[in-house]
Amino acid sequence: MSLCLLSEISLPHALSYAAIATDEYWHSGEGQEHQTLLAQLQTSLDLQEQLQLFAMAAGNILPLSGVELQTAVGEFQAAGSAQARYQQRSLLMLKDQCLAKLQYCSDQPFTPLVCKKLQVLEVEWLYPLRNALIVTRLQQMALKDTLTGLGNRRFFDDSLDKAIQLSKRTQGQCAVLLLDLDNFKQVNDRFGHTAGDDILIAVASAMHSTLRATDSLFRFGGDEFAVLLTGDDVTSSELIGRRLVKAILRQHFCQQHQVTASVGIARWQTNQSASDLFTAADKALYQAKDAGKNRVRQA
Ligand SMILES: Nc1nc2c(ncn2[C@@H]2O[C@H](COP(=O)(O)OP(=O)(O)OP(=O)(O)O)[C@@H](O)[C@H]2O)c(=O)[nH]1
Repeated sequence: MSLCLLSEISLPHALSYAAIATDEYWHSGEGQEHQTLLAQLQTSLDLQEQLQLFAMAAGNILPLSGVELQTAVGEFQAAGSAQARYQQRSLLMLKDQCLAKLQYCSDQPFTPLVCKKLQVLEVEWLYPLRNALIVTRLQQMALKDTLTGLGNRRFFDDSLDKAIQLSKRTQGQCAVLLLDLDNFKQVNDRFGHTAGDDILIAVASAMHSTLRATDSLFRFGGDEFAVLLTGDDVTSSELIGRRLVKAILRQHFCQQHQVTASVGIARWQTNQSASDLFTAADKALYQAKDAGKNRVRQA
């Protein structure tokens, strides 16, 4: 069963709660507990938070060692989740749409009565879950470059701020690598925008296969890309830059159109702001261009 995407989550599919439970149920102790859960779930649009609330309520039915949620926008685990002797899987279905796959782990068996109670609890989650899925998907889309699927400038800015804060707290290190294609404009001018787009997609893919961490690669629009390096990767930033230049040089479309890449790198200095670090990388990039392109320069 595939998990539905944002475009597939449709409002007209909404079920009425009245159809799920009777008045008698709502006035019972269990029904009221479920209403409380529903009210709590409705206060959050964060999938991790909702999972946490749901896991606590499910833990009142059976002591659980873990709850995992698999959705089209990512996988989540309740805090402290661990495997256990018994597992129970469930599909969270809203009419014919599979919103998520859920897995419970417990050291106690999932009896038919426990499963039934969990199912009733799951129903409470369907609408808040659908809303959180929509919001998460929109947030993810707002941070992505639509042409290449890489993180966009906004995502880069957020990630750079976080990387600097973490480096300050942990006395760690981080570096910014800016990559700009050489002679790219002539591809657009001579062969059209589609040929230019094909090159940008191919470059993104070549960079992606060269790097280890996928989420540290960004495109700012135009022919400019960025890589955020943290931890041990920072010490080999120049090597990584050279590897990227080489990967682009070997790329078929780039060879065909004599497109190469120039790279500027700056390593974060203690107390340096995000914008100063970025400016230093940008200056290094222009030094690489001025020195004849197709090369790496470190600030
Ligand atoms: N195909 C395509 N072109 C784009 C896109 N965004 C910006 N561009 C074009 O990318 C080009 C970038 O220009 P430059 O970086 O100055 O061109 P260049 O030839 O690489 O110049 P150097 O860096 O000096 O080698 C411009 O022609 C923009 O119109 C896009 O999404 N797709």
